[in-house]
Amino acid sequence: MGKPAKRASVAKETPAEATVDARVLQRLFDTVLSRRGTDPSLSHSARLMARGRNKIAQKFGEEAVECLIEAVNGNHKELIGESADVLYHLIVMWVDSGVTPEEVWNELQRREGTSGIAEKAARPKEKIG
Ligand SMILES: N=c1c2ncn([C@@H]3O[C@H](COP(=O)(O)OP(=O)(O)OP(=O)(O)O)[C@@H](O)[C@H]3O)c2ncn1[C@@H]1O[C@H](COP(=O)(O)O)[C@@H](O)[C@H]1O
Repeated sequence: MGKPAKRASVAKETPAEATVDARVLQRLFDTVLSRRGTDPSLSHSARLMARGRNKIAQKFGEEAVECLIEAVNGNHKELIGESADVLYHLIVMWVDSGVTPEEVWNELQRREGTSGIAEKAARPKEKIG
């Protein structure tokens, strides 16, 4: 991520019931959703969405690459920061594409308990020739 100073334009939302667990993702989704169509000079999310899906996808890709670089280099603290960037940009992509967190949670839940090895082995074999 290049310029964190850009992010000061909107007051921080700190709901009284805020908890430090995965529910932060739902709150972030709700915030980004509320920014859709608002003034791009006041919200980074609004600005990104106004620039279109290709730009959103590009930013997500950049953040994902930065994230994997920190992982490969074994930089624990930096990996946390880049992971947060990836999740934020993924959520902007969900909002822009009309995907809801529930849909993704449902898909994760559907996969729960199925080993990736077993799932891959059960896939129909590709026909050769
Ligand atoms: N989690 C984030 C978050 N993570 C990263 N960023 C911003 O993402 C931007 C990434 O900077 P870059 O220079 O890489 O991207 P860019 O400005 O698009 O630059 P270019 O690619 O155009 O050069 C920075 O401005 C970061 O501050 C975020 N901006 C917002 N949020 C969350 O989203 C909420 C709503 O933010 P606003 O939409 O700005 O109100 C905030 O309260 C936060 O919770």
